Amino acid sequence: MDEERTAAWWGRRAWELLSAVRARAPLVHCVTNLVSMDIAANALLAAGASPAMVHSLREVPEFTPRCDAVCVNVGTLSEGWLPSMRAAASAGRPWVLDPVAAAASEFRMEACLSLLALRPAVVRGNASEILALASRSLAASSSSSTTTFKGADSTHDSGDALQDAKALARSTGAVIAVSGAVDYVTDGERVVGVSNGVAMMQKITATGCAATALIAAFLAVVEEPSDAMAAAACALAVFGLAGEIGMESGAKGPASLRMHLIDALYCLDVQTVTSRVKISLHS
Ligand SMILES: Nc1ncnc2c1ncn2[C@@H]1O[C@H](COP(=O)(O)OP(=O)(O)OP(=O)(O)O)[C@@H](O)[C@H]1O
Ligand SMILES: Cc1ncsc1CCO
Ligand SMILES: [Mg+2]
Repeated sequence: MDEERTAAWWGRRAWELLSAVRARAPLVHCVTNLVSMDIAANALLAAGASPAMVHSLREVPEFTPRCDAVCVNVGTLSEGWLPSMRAAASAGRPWVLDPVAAAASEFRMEACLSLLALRPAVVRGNASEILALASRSLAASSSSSTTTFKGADSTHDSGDALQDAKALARSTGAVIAVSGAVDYVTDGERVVGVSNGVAMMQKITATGCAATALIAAFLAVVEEPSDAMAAAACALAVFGLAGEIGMESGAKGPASLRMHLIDALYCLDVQTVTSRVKISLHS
């Protein structure tokens, strides 16, 4: 990463990308799980994007090419939805994969691996999901274990998945984002850490899914596909910052944090973003 990419540089970049989302209102096509639809659509709207939850295979080939970015999330996968996911991923738009509970079943893991082969720009998962995906995708080289499995929740810290995330990025060409107390974002060579967020965000279902949808919105406004790393890091920072401000705004628990987080995302201003985004190069 270039030397000039200081914390201040990242703060300005995050503001630039959030402002571009607000100005251009990218249409983000989400083929996402049933639990996440509401919070993902609301997070996209609050950030200034336009969400569309469309999953019929009758519509996807016609609809997705007209969208600015795509979010594919396997959280409530069923046989009927997988062809829609594959079609949306193949529509030629920049897209993000969320491998929710990748290790839940062989069907789900195979689905994730087949989606990975369709070259997402970014994969965002929690540490357990990235470890599971890497251990199957890189069977020979990975040393990870997924013996503790809690479905959509992580049983690992994000740092536990960092080496596998780098290896997965190198083998797939995707930027890999591992969420957690620190979100790590890597293209296989460089790693940035995003330290925004509050632990209470884990107690709201589908915050990770909403973060993935936001990454898709940020991907839609970057100038170059090679900026996928900046899109992922800045989206995660902005989302985490909204969580911090939500908590400071009087949230008493997960339900009120959900409300305050969405309000905070909507209200973010230049001063807050440039001074509070915490992204740094991880050595
Ligand atoms: N301990 C933590 N401290 C601060 N922020 C956190 C912490 N854990 C998670 N987050 C933030 O919460 C958001 C969701 O991340 P998480 O890792 O919980 O996703 P997930 O497990 O995929 O969630 P879900 O499957 O419910 O959508 C991210 O923005 C992340 O940065
Ligand atoms: C709880 C849950 N189950 C399938 S998807 C989902 C939302 C969090 O990923
Ligand atoms: Mg998740």
